[in-house]
Amino acid sequence: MSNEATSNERLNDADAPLIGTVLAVQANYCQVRLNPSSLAPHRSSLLCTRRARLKKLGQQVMVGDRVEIVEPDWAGGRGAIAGVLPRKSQLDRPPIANAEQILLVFALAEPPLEPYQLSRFLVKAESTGLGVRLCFNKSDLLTLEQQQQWRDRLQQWGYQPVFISIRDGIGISEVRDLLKLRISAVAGPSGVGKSSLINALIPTVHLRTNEVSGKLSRGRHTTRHVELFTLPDGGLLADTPGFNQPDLTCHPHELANYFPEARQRLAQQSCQFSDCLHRNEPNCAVRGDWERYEHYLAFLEEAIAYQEQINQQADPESSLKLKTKRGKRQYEPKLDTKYRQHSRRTQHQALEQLYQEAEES
Ligand SMILES: Nc1nc2c(ncn2[C@@H]2O[C@H](COP(=O)(O)OP(=O)(O)OP(=O)(O)O)[C@@H](O)[C@H]2O)c(=O)[nH]1
Ligand SMILES: [Zn+2]
Repeated sequence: MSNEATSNERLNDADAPLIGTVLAVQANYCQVRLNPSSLAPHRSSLLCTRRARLKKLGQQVMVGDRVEIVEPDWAGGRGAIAGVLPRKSQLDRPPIANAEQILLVFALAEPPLEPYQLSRFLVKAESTGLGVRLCFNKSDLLTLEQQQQWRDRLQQWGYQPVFISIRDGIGISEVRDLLKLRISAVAGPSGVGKSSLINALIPTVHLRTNEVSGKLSRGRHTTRHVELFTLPDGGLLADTPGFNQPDLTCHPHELANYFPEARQRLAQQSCQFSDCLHRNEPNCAVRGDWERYEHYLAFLEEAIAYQEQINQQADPESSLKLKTKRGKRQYEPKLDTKYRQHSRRTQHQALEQLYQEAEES
């Protein structure tokens, strides 16, 4: 990250590599913010192309990447990217490197706060492995009592949301503190105030967008590219237009880990079966009367359906079985037995088999 200059970069000698952070990628150009420690006369950023060697290696350059720049043309404000430093994290949709956390923005009203939708965004955000921060905007539309109810509810879910009102200027400094010196990605449904928040955090944001000339001047409202905004007190913020309809594509067995409530239960006690999906299995530590267990079950079905689809695409042979019907041989789809709800009978059989295997081993 930009604030963590390596000892190499701190050396104030002419041979030190020129390092910067990619703020925007579009077509063949990358806008790169130079490290403040770089020897960069009168320039804070350069418009860079990628060296042919990088393309040959299939090395993708993403926003957030720390890159080495060669052949700087200070007068023209151009340069070439010769290498990409190892990434600390990588988000694929939208593509962002080195992000540390996701800031989920929801409105308490207008549009109304839907717990199921919120849950879906939270789970998707958790599945990235990055830190997850939650921010409730439009607090001006709710009474303090109503806000407290949401606070208590989210506490049960394992989150401490920051309540803000961009309209009334409440809570903005708290959000600013969360974002300091880090790369964060902002996500949330439409109309909750993400653009308003970015404008409140970075008053010069439009100015900067206008300053960028030529290839990168299309601004943040085109959803085709992700852009990192520089926060006044350090830190970078990515708008994530592609994050708005989160599909649950995680592995069914991982899903429970994306619920803090389930994580907490699993930390205290294990399920009887290591491959427990926390549905009807006996002695399950996760199943119970926690509010979002219903959400878990619904998302699980979705994750299973997705996994079965992937398995079929990856290996059509294994997901088809040869059947002979009226003398004709044909392939029919075979259901993935791994995730099917087992009938009591097959469950019983599976249990017996498990015990048998356990005894034999
Ligand atoms: N009452 C109230 N309205 C707000 C607040 N913040 C933003 N709004 C309004 O909410 C609407 C949506 O705000 P945007 O910032 O465009 O929301 P967005 O999340 O960027 O929306 P998309 O661009 O569709 O993703 C606008 O009419 C804002 O004026 C707030 O704190 N209180
Ligand atoms: Zn379980």
